[in-house]
Amino acid sequence: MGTIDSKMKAYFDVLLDSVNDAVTGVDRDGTVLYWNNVAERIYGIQKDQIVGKKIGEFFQKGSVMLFQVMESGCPVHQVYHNPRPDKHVFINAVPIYDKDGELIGAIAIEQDITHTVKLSEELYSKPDDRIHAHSDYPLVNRNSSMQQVIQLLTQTSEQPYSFLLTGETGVGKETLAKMTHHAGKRSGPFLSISCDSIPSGLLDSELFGYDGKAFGGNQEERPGKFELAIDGTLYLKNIHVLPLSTQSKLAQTLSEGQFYRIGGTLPLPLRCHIVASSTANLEEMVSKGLFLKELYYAFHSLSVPALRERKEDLPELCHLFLSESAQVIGKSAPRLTSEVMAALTTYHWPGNLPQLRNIMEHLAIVSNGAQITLDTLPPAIRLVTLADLAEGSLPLPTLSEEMERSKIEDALKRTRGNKASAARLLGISRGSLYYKMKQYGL
Ligand SMILES: Nc1ncnc2c1ncn2[C@@H]1O[C@H](COP(=O)(O)OP(=O)(O)OP(=O)(O)O)[C@@H](O)[C@H]1O
Repeated sequence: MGTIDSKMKAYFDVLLDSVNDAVTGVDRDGTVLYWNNVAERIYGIQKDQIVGKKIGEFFQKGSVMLFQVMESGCPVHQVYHNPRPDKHVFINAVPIYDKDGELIGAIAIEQDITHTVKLSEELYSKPDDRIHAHSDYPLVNRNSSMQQVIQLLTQTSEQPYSFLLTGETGVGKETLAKMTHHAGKRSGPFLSISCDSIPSGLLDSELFGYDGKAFGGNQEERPGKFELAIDGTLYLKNIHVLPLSTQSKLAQTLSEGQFYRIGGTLPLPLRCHIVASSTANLEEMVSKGLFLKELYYAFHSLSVPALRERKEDLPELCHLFLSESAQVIGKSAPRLTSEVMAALTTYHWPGNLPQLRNIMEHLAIVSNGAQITLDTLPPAIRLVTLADLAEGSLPLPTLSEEMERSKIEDALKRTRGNKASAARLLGISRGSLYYKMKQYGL
C-alpha cells in the first residue's frame, strides 16, 4: 500500500508541476498539503516554506478561498481575486469529502491573468503605435498565431497565391483580406461577395459573368466579379455554401488561371487575387463529400484564431474600440479598471470582435465618468470577486441546484428583476447573486 501511495504521490507531484495554473491543497484545518511551482511563482513562497504549515500564517483568512469553500461546502468557479496589488487571478476551488461524506480539505486552482491586466494598464501610460502599422487597417496583433498569419499574408501579398482564411465569424478574416490587398499595392479594387447572400442559381453569373450572345444575342452581356476585380482582390466570403457545380468551376479557374463567362466560349485570364473565407470545418466537409477537395487544395489555408484563443490582443482591442466609439459620440475614452479587464479576459466571446466592439460602444455610451467599473458591464460578462463572496454567505449550500435556481427565479420575479433587492431577499451578496444567475443561465 505504502509503495502505491509513494508511486501515486510521484505521479501527482509531476502532474501538479506540469500544469499552467497554481494549485493549492489544504486539509480541513488549513494545513497546506500541496503547493505547486506556479503557486511558488505567483506568491513568491517556496514549497518548503509553506507545505505542512497553516495557510493562515501566510494569508489573511478572509482572502483564502479554500476556507470559504470548506465553510459553505460549495465549489466556486472563476472568482476574481487580486491577492497582491500586482497580481490578478481567477480561482476555482472545491471542497473535498472522503467516502463517508466527511469534509477532509479543499483544493484551489488559480489562473494568473496579471499579464493581460498589466498590458491594459501599460497602454494608458505608453500607448502602442504598432497597431497603426497598417495605416488604414489598424490590426491588433500581439498573439503569435495572429502575427504568423499577418506576416505570411504580408510577405506574399504581391504574389498571385490564393488564400483561404478559416475561423469563427467575426475573427477578422475580411479585415486580413483587405490588409493583404492594401499591402500588395494592387491598382484594382477590393471586391467582396458573400456567397451566402446570393441565390445559388445566380452565383455563377455573378462570379463568372454572362455572355448574352451565346443565348441568341437578345440578352445583355455582363461581366462577373472576376472581371470587375481586375488587378485587385476578390474576397469570397463563406465559400462553403457554394453549390458543388460552382465549386468545380472555381477550382478549374484557379488551377488553369482562366475562366469562361456563362454561355461564353472565349477563355478570359484570371487577373485578380482571390482570398476566400469560411466559418465551416472544410476538412470535415471534404471528407463528407460536401466540399470539393480540388477546390480545398487549390488554396493556401490559414486558420484565424478566435478571440478567446488570443486574449493577449484583448487590452489593445478594447482600447481601440473604446476610443473609436468615444470619438464618435464626442466623449473622451473612459479607463477600464483592472477588475473590468479581468472580467473581459475571462469571458469566452462567442461573437468575437464584433461582440467586443459592441460592448465597448455600450460602455462608451453609458459611462459617465473617467472610469468603467464592474457594475457597468452587461450581466453575462460581469465577474464575482472574492470580496463579493466574503460579503455574504454563499447561497444556501444545503439546497439542491433546482431548488436554489427556483428560489432565485422567485426572488427575481418578486423584485421585478431588481438584483440588489433580490440579493437582499435571499440574504446573499449582489456578487453571489450574479455568480449564481450566470451559473444557472438566468
Ligand atoms: N486585428 C484586428 N484589429 C482590430 N480590429 C479588427 C481586427 N480584426 C478585425 N477587426 C475588426 O473586427 C470586426 C470584424 O472583422 P471581420 O469582418 O474582418 O471579421 P470576419 O472574420 O471576416 O467576420 P465574418 O466571418 O462574419 O465575415 C471589424 O469591425 C474589423 O474592423
